[in-house]
Amino acid sequence: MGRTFFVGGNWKCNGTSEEIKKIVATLNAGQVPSQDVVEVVVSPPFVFLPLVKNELRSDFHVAAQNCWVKKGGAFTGEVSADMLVNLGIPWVILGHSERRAILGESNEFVGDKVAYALSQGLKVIACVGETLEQRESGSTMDVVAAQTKAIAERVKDWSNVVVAYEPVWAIGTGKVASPAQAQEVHAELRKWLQANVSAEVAASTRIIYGGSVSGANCKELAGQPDVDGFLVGGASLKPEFIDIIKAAEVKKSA
Ligand SMILES: O=C[C@H](O)COP(=O)(O)O
Repeated sequence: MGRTFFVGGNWKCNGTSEEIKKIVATLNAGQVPSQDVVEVVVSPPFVFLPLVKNELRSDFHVAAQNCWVKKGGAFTGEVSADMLVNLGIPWVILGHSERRAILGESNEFVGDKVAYALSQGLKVIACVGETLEQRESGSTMDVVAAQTKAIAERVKDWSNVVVAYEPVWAIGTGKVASPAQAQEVHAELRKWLQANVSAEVAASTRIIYGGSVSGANCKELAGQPDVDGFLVGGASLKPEFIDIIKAAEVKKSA
C-alpha cells in the first residue's frame, strides 16, 4: 500500500500576523510536487488558524498544534476538537514533546486526546520520541513503544493517523538524527505496529521524522525506506521549507 510522502510545518509559538502573512505568501509562490506525491500541512498558532486557512493555497492544509482531551466546556484556555472541526481545520498535532515535557502530558492523556480528536473527524499527527538520557540508557524503543501503545489501546482506525518520530535531543538543536538512526527507529516502530496492531496498519501508516530537518539534510533522510516525510519546526518558518517539501521527489524516483 503506497504511503504518500507527508511534510508538516510546525510553526510552534511564533509569528505576528504580518510575519505569518509573509510565510504564507512564500508558500503560495513555491513550486512543489503535486498532492499525489506529497501532502503538505502547516500548523500555525491557534490565533492565526483562520488567517492561514483563508490565505493558504488550496493544495496545502492546516493543522492546530493541540486540542483539548474531550468535548469543550469549563476548561479555561483550551480549544476543543469540536471547535477545530467547526472552523474547517482538518488536522491536529498531538503529543508534541514540548507539551509532554513542559506541560506534563502523559502517554495516557495523549492517547485520550488522539482518540477524541479522531472521533470528532480530525486527522492526527501523533508525536513520539525519546530524550537524550533515554537514548543513552538504551531505552529508545521502550519509550517510543510505550507512547505508541497508549495510542494503540485507544484507537481502532489508524487511517487518519500520521506518527511523527521526534527524538527530543534533535528538536531545535541543529543535531539531526543520522539517516541510519532515523531509519532504525522508524523500522522498529513499523515492526511494533505490525506485531501489536496489524500488518495492514504497519504497511499503510506514515511514520515521519522530526528534529532539525533542513534543506541540507532532508534528501538523505527522505531516502530511507521507512521515513515517510517530516515534521519540521524552525525550517518551516523559512523559504527552505519548499526545498524540504521537494524532498518527496526522492521517494518518487526510488
Ligand atoms: O515539531 C517539530 C519538531 O519539534 C522539530 O523542530 P525543529 O525542526 O525546529 O527541530
